[in-house]
Amino acid sequence: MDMSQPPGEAHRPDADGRAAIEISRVSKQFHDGEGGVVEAIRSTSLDIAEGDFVAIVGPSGCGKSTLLNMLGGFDSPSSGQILVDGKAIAGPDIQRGMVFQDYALFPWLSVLDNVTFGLKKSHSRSEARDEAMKWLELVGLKDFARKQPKHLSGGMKQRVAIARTFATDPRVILMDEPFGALDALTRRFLQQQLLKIWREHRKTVVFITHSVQEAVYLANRVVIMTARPGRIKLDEKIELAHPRKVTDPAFRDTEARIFEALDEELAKTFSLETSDGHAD
Ligand SMILES: Nc1ncnc2c1ncn2[C@@H]1O[C@H](COP(=O)(O)OP(=O)(O)OP(=O)(O)O)[C@@H](O)[C@H]1O
Repeated sequence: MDMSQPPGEAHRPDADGRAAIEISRVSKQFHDGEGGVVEAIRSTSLDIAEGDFVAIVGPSGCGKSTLLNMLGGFDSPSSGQILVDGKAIAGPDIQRGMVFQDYALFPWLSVLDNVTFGLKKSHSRSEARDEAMKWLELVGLKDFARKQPKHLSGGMKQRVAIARTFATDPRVILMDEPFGALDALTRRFLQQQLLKIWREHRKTVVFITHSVQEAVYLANRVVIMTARPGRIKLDEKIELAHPRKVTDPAFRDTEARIFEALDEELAKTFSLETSDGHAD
């Protein structure tokens, strides 16, 4: 557990040189459409090292997706800054691949064409096809290359989305509840595949989840956010060896520590929601 920094302050990884992603005092407000302002994130700082697998957990509405969207370049901070390799994010970039909960595949394209889509500029046609097939094989969908997404189950679509993102070889993978809509068995299978890919390719991964167990199973750092406005409540290094076992006492201890921090924030979220019907 990193207790050396107060919550909300930058976690400085003992990396040589600067972090791959530096989030510095980022705040984000939205207009609520009724003349008011929603403060989604308040002065949040976090450094993420190259090759880190960071899971972000926090109560509903605490600003996790907002933070991820800013990392993806789909939105920008109201104040503060986010640097990737020392440069401010100017917009979406192929170097930062996103995987969403709802797959976001192109329904009119075949599975293969979905995966080759992002490779067209950088690869010849046959290279793109070979690269896409390699990733489809890795996620167990080689035989479905010619199908359209509508012929696939939810878990298969998500495997296509993962193949599509990894095929473009981004340095950073941003995943927003990617397995949230899947059944437990498919989820377990995809967690194992993702870990295998991460360990072989050492991408930097930022992964949002509502599941503490999933966070501890996958990540080497679990970041807990406070109730809205989101800040960093806890930044816990997970040093359990892989393959991790959810029944292992050390796994359970880690989970319990994270739940303790999270429970306080859940209590705040739900008491605010029940007192006046809104999260304040
Ligand atoms: N585009 C927007 N316009 C107005 N308010 C927004 C917008 N995007 C997010 N918000 C508000 O910002 C807050 C944080 O939302 P966000 O989606 O980031 O939370 P979250 O932690 O990802 O939630 P969940 O876990 O439920 O998905 C919420 O109160 C939400 O209503």
